[in-house]
Amino acid sequence: MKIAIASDHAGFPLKEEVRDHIRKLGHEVHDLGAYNTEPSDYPDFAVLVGKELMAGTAERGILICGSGVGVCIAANKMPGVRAGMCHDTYSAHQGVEHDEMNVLVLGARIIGSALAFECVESYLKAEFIATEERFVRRLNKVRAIEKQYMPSVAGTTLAS
Ligand SMILES: O=C(CO)[C@H](O)[C@H](O)[C@H](O)COP(=O)(O)O
Repeated sequence: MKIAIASDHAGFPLKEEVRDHIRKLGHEVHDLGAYNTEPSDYPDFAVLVGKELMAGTAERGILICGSGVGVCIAANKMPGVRAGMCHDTYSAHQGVEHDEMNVLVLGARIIGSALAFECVESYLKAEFIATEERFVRRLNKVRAIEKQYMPSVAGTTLAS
């Protein structure tokens, strides 16, 4: 799978570990920064991952900041991005299965790398259950909110 990953300075150490881990699992990883712990701004990195999803150059995203909150807020401002902060493995797979989450968000100051790896693996193995009418109905309602309240991007969809 093609995965776009990014972090700010606070997420950088965990991002490096997660990136290497998912490469070892055989995924194609696009590392969009940050590339060091120099202070940086989380929205800049959320946008880079969102753009890859919108262009179809990545199928899934992973974003990491200090708590996870900042990048999650920023990423969810982009059309078609469904980012969720998950620090447990149940949420990490259920968010994909029920809600078609396409960006996993982690807080580097909250969890250690071992749990982060397990959350990432649960997320990457999961698939949206499109045969469940209730999940599709709810997802369509989310899309309708996006169209109604982001009128300037109405009609914009993910390429994939
Ligand atoms: O964790 C965050 C808030 O949810 C932000 O995304 C940043 O990572 C955090 O604010 C960085 O904090 P710092 O004091 O500037 O290192």
